[in-house]
Amino acid sequence: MKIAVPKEIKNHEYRVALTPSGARELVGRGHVVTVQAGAGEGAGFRDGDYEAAGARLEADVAKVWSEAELILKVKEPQPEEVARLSRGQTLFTYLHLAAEEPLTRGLMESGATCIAYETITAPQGGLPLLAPMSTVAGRMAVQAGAHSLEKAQGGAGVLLPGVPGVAPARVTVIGGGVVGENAARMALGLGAEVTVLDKSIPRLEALDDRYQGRMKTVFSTADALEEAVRESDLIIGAVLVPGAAAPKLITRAMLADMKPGSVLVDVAIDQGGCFETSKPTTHAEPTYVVDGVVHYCVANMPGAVARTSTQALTNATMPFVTALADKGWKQALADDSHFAAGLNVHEGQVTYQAVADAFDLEYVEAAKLIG
Ligand SMILES: NC(=O)C1=CN([C@@H]2O[C@H](COP(=O)(O)OP(=O)(O)OC[C@H]3O[C@@H](n4cnc5c(N)ncnc54)[C@H](O)[C@@H]3O)[C@@H](O)[C@H]2O)C=CC1
Ligand SMILES: CC(=O)C(=O)O
Ligand SMILES: [Mg+2]
Repeated sequence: MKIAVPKEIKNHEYRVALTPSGARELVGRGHVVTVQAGAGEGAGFRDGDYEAAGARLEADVAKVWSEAELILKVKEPQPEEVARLSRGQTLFTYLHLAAEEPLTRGLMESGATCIAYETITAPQGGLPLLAPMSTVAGRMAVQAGAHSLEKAQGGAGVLLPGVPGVAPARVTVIGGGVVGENAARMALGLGAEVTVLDKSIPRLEALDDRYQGRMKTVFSTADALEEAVRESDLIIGAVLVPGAAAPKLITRAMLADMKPGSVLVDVAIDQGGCFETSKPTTHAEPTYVVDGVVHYCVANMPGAVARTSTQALTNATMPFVTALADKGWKQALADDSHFAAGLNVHEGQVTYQAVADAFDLEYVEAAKLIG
C-alpha cells in the first residue's frame, strides 16, 4: 500500500504520525512509505533517519497527499488539508468531529474514509489511542495551571505547594479518567490539595483505592461543582463522553464566584470544552482572561512535548496502522469491532452516532459498510 506521512501544520504542532522505526516495519512488510521532508524534525527525527528506514522523502506536499492510499496524521486535518483529500483515500488521525461541524462536512464532501484515533475502543474498555495523549495532557495540565497562576500570566500569584506556614493551593479535577488521574497525580506530587469529581462511581472507587485517601473523590453534582468553583485556585476540565461534544459544566455566571486570578485549564477543549467560556487557544497564545479568571484551552497540548508524545502515540497506533496497510480499511475493520469503532466518515456518510447527533446528520452504522 502507498502510505503518506505529511508534516503537521497546526500551530506549534511538532508531533509526527510515524517514527523511522515504524517506517522500517511498514517497508519491511512491502509497503511504500512517503514522508514529507522535515515531517519528523520537530520530534527529533531527521529526514535521513526515514531514508535509512527505507522510506521515500518528498518535498512537494501536494504529491505527498495526492499519491497516497493511506494518510497518517496526528491532528485533525486543517482546511487546506481537507481540500487535499479525495475519494478512495483513507485518513487515520485524531478527528474530534463532534466539536467541529465544518470539518465534519468537509470530510463528508471529500469522499474519503476517515478513521479517528480517539473513538477506537479496547476489549478491556477505555480508548487505547486516546490514552497515551491523555496521559501527556493530564500531566501537562498541572504545569500549565501552575504557570498560569503566576501574576505575570494574570493569575492570583499562588504557588501550588504553598510553603511552610502557608497553605497549598486547591486543585479540582473534573473527570477522573486518564487525563484526570494523571493531572491529579501531578498536582499531588507538587503538594497541592487535590479533589477529583466524576460521575462514575467505579472511577472514584479506583482513585480512592489507588491513592489511599491522599486525594478527595467527590461525586459530580451541581452542588459539588459550585463548591469547586468557590474554593479552587485551579480547576482542570477532563471530562469525556466518547466521541460527543463535552458537557458545559461551569457556566459564565459561575465565574463570578471564583477567586480573582484563579485558573481554568480545559483539556476537554478538543471535544468543544467543558466550561462555557472556553474557546480553543494555541501554544503561541495559550491563555486569555474572562471575568478575572485565566483560561488555558490549548487543543493540542501534547504537541509541545513532541518527542515524548510521538513515541507514546506511535507505540499505540502501530498495530492499527499495520492492519490498515496489510489488509485495507474494510478488512482491518471487519476483523476487529473495536477498530471499527474508529470509523467516523466514509464516502460522505457519518458512521459515528454522537457525531451524527451533534449536527443532525443521518447516521449509518459502520457495520453496514464493512459488510
Ligand atoms: N487538549 C488536549 O491537548 C488533549 C485533550 N484530550 C481530551 O481530554 C478529554 C478527557 O480524555 P480522557 O481522560 O482520555 O477520557 P476518559 O474517558 O479516560 O475520562 C473521562 C472521564 O470523564 C468522566 N465524565 C464524563 N462526564 C462527566 C461529567 N458530566 N461530570 C464528571 N465527570 C464526567 C467519565 O466518567 C470519565 O471518567 C477528552 O476530551 C480528550 O480528547 C486528550 C489529550 C490531549
Ligand atoms: C488527543 C489530541 O487531540 C491530541 O493529542 O492533540
Ligand atoms: Mg486534541
